[in-house]
Amino acid sequence: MDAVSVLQTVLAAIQSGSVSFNGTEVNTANATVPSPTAAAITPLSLLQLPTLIAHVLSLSVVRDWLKLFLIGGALEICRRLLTSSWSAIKNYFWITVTLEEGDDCGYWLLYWLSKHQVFRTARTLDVSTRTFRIDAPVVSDSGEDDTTKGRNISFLPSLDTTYYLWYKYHYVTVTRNQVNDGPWQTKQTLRIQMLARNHDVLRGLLLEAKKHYANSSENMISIYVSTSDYWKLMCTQHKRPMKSIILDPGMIDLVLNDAKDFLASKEWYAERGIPHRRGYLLYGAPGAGKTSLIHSIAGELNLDVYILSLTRLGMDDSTLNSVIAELPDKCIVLVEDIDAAFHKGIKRDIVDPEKQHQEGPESQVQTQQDKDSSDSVTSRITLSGLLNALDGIGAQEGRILFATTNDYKALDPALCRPGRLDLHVEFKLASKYQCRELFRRFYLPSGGNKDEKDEEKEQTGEKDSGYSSPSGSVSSSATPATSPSPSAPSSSPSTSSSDSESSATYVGITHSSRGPKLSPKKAAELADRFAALVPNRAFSMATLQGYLMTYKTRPYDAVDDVSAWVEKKKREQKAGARSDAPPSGSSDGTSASSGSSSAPAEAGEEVKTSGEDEPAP
Ligand SMILES: Nc1ncnc2c1ncn2[C@@H]1O[C@H](COP(=O)(O)OP(=O)(O)OP(=O)(O)O)[C@@H](O)[C@H]1O
Repeated sequence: MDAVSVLQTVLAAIQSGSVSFNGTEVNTANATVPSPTAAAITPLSLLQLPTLIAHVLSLSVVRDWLKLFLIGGALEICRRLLTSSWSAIKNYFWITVTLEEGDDCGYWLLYWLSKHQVFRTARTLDVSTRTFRIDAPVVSDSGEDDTTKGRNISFLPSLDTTYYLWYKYHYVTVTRNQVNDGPWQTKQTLRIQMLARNHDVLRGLLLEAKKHYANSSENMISIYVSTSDYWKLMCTQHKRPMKSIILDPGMIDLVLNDAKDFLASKEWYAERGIPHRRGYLLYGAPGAGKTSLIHSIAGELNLDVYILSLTRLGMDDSTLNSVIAELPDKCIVLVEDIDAAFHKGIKRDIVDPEKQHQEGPESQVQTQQDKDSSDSVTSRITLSGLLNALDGIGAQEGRILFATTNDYKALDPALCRPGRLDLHVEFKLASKYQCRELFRRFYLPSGGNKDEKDEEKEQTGEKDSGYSSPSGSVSSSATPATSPSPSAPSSSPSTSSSDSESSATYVGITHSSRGPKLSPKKAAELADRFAALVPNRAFSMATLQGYLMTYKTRPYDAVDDVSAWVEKKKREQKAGARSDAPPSGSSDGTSASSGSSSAPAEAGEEVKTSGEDEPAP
């Protein structure tokens, strides 16, 4: 019996009210209206079911479909088995890692890859001028020396392309992908697969990439800034040489040695159960070198700087805690103007610090009140939130905190206590020693080598005009005939001694080649004269540096004109214009916050420069 005849039999039986299968009759006359009870399977229909199935199976078309179904199923099972065993084999023999490009490790690897041989012959590439946050020459594909200034070109793996390379006899594939990271964001990832059984080779690859990167960024430090929930790399900067910072003798060594000692004594802290953290408070006159010193110390200790902005929009106690917890193990955390968090608004962004310094405490109070009434930006960080973040349970160990302020008195004693800010260092206006050293280092040629011609000149007592030929030697012929006197060259864009006072035009961009090569002896001699003419603790180092910048190539003029400049500054001071002069009542020129009486109670160890006395060089 075929399918059509079965169907016809069934239809006919339904019409007549009974169905007959193999001689057994089934009555369906009363089953026209299905109801829940009628639809229930009767014992009779159960008896008939095997027969029905046997009938259906006896149909050839059903058998053919069934065969197809079984064969398809078997094939699918085989496919799945093969796929899973292939991935099991791959898992067994291959190591796969995925890195985010924004992550430090991703940067190292991308930098390493950008220098790899495979990218010199690859057919599909991304060309980029990325600096990888470092100033090193990246890939020079052509093999030619590119002496042109500007950005280097680097070749990077293209997106969604897989590259094959060998690393220490291990087969490696590299794929750069772009994946969705939130509704409107994408992020780039780097997937590395390596044919290796254990992780040693992979670790070796990552360490090699890190070493490459570290070697190239040897002279750089990375600066991170806090956003409301993570640390964002702001820039990388060249390390500032420690010798470029001029402070009174012993000050640099004190802070630097203390920080070195701290980093080396992790176990000592652990044994005594003391949290491995150290805080420094640098306070005092603006432009005295607080930030510069921190920059140099970071370079010296090879630590990155994390700038914590307490007044940033969106920063509150909980976000402060979370960004502090995100800090790496060893780093420098810098909180500039820590007092600003406790004022309403950001005072120093609006008020000129030098003017404020000169105008005295009363005007500072007044200005602050003005600001308070007008500013709408407020810090949402509470004192207890800050204290907890600095030394609470979630505070990172191994970090060095540097806080700076110009307003020592504004700080809460709880913030200044040892354990939070352990060492307090006062920065004053420039001493005679600093003036002398600033001048000497400013004009000493790089390397400090004595030039023969200069030596000759020194002996003949010839006054250096401040101009030299492009080769660097001083030559009066290099000064055009229009120059009326050796000290007043007119061929340069520089101003004469008299107008240099009124104009702050910076002199020339090629000053290093045009500047005189003073011998160390001559430089020291001029520096002594300069220091003798500048009053002790009257100007900040930044102001003095600004003055010397207007005499970049004219050290002699700088000495000759300094008295007039000092007089002018004093007159300005009297007239109430901006100057570095200390507030009235402070005879030695120390900052308003100096003096132990004004220091917050229970302050940490305090270090001060000696008041009026000029320190011995
Ligand atoms: N002691 C110093 N030695 C060398 N350079 C200095 C010194 N002090 C200041 N300068 C120069 O002055 C400029 C400003 O210095 P810096 O920013 O370090 O001062 P600061 O004390 O942090 O000022 P502020 O309190 O206003 O932030 C820098 O260019 C720096 O080179």
